[in-house]
Amino acid sequence: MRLHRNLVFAVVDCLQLIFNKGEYADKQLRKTLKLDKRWGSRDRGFIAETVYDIVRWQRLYAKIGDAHKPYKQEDLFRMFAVWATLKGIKLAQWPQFHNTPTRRIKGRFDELSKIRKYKASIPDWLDELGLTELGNLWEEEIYAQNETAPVILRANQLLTNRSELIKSLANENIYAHPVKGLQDAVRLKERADVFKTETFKKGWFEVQDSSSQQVTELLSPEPGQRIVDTCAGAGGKTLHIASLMQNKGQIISLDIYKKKLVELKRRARRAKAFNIETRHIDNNKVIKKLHGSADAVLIDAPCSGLGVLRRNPDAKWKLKPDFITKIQQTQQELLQAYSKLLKPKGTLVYATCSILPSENTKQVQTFLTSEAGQGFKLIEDRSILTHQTGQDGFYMAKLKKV
Ligand SMILES: C[S@@+](CC[C@H](N)C(=O)[O-])C[C@H]1O[C@@H](n2cnc3c(N)ncnc32)[C@H](O)[C@@H]1O
Repeated sequence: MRLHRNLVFAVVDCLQLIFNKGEYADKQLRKTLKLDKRWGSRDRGFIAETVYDIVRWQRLYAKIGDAHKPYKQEDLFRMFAVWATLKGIKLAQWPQFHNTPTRRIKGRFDELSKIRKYKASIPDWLDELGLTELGNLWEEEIYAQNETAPVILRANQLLTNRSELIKSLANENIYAHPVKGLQDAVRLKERADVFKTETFKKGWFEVQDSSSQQVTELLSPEPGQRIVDTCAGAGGKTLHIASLMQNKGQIISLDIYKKKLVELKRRARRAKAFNIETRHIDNNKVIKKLHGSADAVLIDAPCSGLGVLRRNPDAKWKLKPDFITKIQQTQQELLQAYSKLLKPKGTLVYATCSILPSENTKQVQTFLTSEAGQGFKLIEDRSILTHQTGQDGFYMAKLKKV
């Protein structure tokens, strides 16, 4: 592989903004990729993969390349040189790469790979927390969180079915196969920019990991029901619920951020999902009005996101221990408050994309032993770990109001 100067500079500039200015990796990358219209899909792929790799392995590469924050341009070039050397890519004869100690890089890599926090490239506090919470499952799990995630789509039953979707994508030279154990999931054979396809424009699918699809299947929405998606965000799960309800019945999608609900509405129009009403939680009355009214309630709670580091590697550097403590309080408050929305015999699903028991099983246990949880029974729960399943790390619990 030959390194192209403008692509490598684009990577370094993008990393500078992510590491030093705290920009979100996905947002910054989207901006970077718009900088030069002449870049083809290979060029864009190179920039995206390299930026994500260096974000993912920041601690390890910085240690090997002796780079210190805030990174100067030469630090970032050294980190890039570490990345290229470990990938077996020949460095170009540019001044930025003069005297790169290729052998030493490989030696340092071997040495540091014996220490988990470097090998996994994570902050010390996260390594300690993971070990406390997950014990001997932690090591394999955090390594699995550094792998690249597959692209999984969900066929929109309102407009198509899984086999039609696979055919339609194949007509656009994108190859996919069904995911076992799920009704609508398909896995791409290779990463592709699916958002540019006609199949996407027609509303035939959403990008959604298998674990996330499992959450809605566990909720088992039925046509004609009244379902409240309490933490709907931009609607990943709302749209899946709508697809399973065949546009019959009512979905009320709530969030504390109006902007996310606007995006949800836009996506619902493309998916031809017509039974969704969004409500912005801007005061207590919004929730009170819904007390005792739902057949099923989904709490897809805000969480640490430690189950989806494969997709958001920069969360390793943005997360802070006190955020996790705060979010745990919020999770319990949401269980206490939103469980009140159910009718008798209603179904409650609590889910997170975290792998920490303190955000998952422990929250449900605390709820069940609290006053608000007295009328509830745990029917089933699943803790999904990436190293065991290849799926995003998730937790989901189904409870019944008895
Ligand atoms: C895990 S995300 C939801 C993802 C979404 N359900 C999906 O499938 O795409 C959690 C959401 O909870 C929202 N949230 C945070 N605090 C909340 C609260 N007190 N009540 C309702 N939603 C809240 C956040 O804005 C965020 O959109």
